[in-house]
Formats: sequence, C-alpha cells, structure tokens
Amino acid sequence: MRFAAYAHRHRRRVAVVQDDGTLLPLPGVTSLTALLSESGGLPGLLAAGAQALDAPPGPHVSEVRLLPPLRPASVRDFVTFEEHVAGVRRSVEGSGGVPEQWYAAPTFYFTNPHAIHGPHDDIPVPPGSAVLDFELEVAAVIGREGRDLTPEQARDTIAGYTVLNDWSARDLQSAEMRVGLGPCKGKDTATTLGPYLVTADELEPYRDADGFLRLALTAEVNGEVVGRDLLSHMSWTFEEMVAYASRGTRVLPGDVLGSGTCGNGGCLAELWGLRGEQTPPPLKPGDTVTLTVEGIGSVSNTVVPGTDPVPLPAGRRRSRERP
Ligand SMILES: NC(=O)N[C@@H](O)C(=O)O
Repeated sequence: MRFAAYAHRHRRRVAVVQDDGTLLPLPGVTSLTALLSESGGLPGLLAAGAQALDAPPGPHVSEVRLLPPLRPASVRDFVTFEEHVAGVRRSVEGSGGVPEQWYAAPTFYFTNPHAIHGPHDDIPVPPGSAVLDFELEVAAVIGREGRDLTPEQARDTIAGYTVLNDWSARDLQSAEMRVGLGPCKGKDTATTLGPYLVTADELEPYRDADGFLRLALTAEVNGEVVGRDLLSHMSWTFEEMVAYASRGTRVLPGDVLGSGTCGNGGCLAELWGLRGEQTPPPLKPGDTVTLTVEGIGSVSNTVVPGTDPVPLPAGRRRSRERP
C-alpha cells in the first residue's frame, strides 16, 4: 500500500494512492505521523488504509501538490555504502579506502526534521555554499515504538520506506567536520522525502536471502543519468540500523532513518573523488535532480537561489583567567 500527503484546495490530506494515481483520502486524517502513532504499527496502518478503499475517490495525483509523506519526529542519516565512503574520502581527504572502524557499527548523525521538502519542491542553495550536491538514499519510517531491539524485533517496527535526498553543501560540510563535530550547516537546509510512503509488506518481494532489499537506484541531473546502484549494497540491513538506533534509547512512530548514500554516482562528491575533478559540476540554480528507486518512485527537485548568510563574528580567543 502507498500513502501520500498532499495539499489540494488549501487543505492538507493523507490518502492511499491507487495504481492509476487516484488518491483515496483517509477521512479526517491530515498527518501520517499521527496516523502511525495511532495505528501502532504496520498492521494498524494497513487496516486504516483498507478503510479508505471504500471511500469516495479524491483527486488524481497530478492535480495536487504532493507534500513530504510525513513530518518526521526525528531524522537519522546513516552511512552504510562502502563505495560511497571510499569515493567521498578520496574527494574530501585525498585518501581512499574505508577506515576499519567503519565496519564496527552502522554510524549515523541526526539531521534537521524542520527542513523537509516534498518530492517536487524547489530547493534553495544553502546560505554561503558554492558546492551543492545531492545524495541518493532510501529511508525507513518507524511505525511502532521500540527500545534495545534485536534486528528481528526491529522488523516489526518498520512501517515502510520512502526516497530521501540529503542535499549537501560540501564546502560547508568539509569545513565544519574539520572541527570534529557535525555535519550541521552542511546538511540542515534541505532533505527531500517522497513521493510516497510505501508500506514494508509491498517491498518484501525484493528482499534477498541475506535480508537486503534489492532495489534499483538511479540518479539524474538535468535528465542525464549520473548514478546507478543497488540498495542491497548496503553493509547493514535496515533492521540492524533500527536495532542500533534503539540501543539504550527509543525509536518512535514517525522517526526516519536514512540508508546513507549509495555508490556509483549516488552523489557528485564520490564522482569527484574518483575523477580527481568536479565533473559533473556542483549543482546551481536551475539544475533539476531526479532520484528514482524501484518499487517506491521518483523525487525531482529544482535548485533555486537561496538567501545570503547573516554575518557572524569569528570565535573569541579567550584568556585562561580563573574566578
Ligand atoms: N550519509 C552518507 O552516506 N553520507 C553522507 O552523509 C556524506 O556526507 O558523505
């Protein structure tokens, strides 16, 4: 089952999406995050969706503005593709390969849940950045609360999946990560989610013998294919990522967990590392990035000019005077 959030005639609605693109609005539902909390997991979500199947049909998807499927409670972005790590390290640090520590656990950072953009929204250039990049990822969406989960238990907490574009200001990111924290401003201007939340049961046919989802991933810039990979090249399953995220804490309905950027052109920075030059060039206003994931759909966003950074003073160099 596919769920969409959309704006139509000044109203925000949540609907089941039929194969022909007809939207079946869920009566009284305006937030998928709230519906996830109320339905207590995938079975409840499917039951709520089934009720919409008898409801009068709504508009066609082409007649509405698609919104991000949900307003996330939180967004964790993992890094689970070796090829991406090796390529980006080459372009940022000049050194290739994957650090041994990387294999110890699926690392992630928290990104900005207040900067979520829809599947066709314009994306502003982050203030002060001249090196904008996209990142092709798939996100798991949590439908049931869990703590200290095993991977087996984690599977029951995943309601579904959606496409995630982690827009990245590489110049801001490499500068702030030299401080040993972050990323932060390199990532917090925009993340795209969409086009739909596809429930986990619908992608089960793509699961391989090791538990990975074998979905084809494609990235295009201005209609030219620059990246192709398989989601099954992740080094951890989504269940293992959720289990790790829930270690010593909780995951909650509406939490979003990004797979990390795929390899073979899942972002420009990896290609720059491989080629030793910025080809294709960083994204600029007018460029359109289209990311497609088999079994889920496409998001296609155009870059637009952003705002200028508000000047701030440099950090004060302090004496070590004591009270
Ligand atoms: N998430 C991920 O795989 N990578 C990025 O966030 C990155 O900046 O390299």
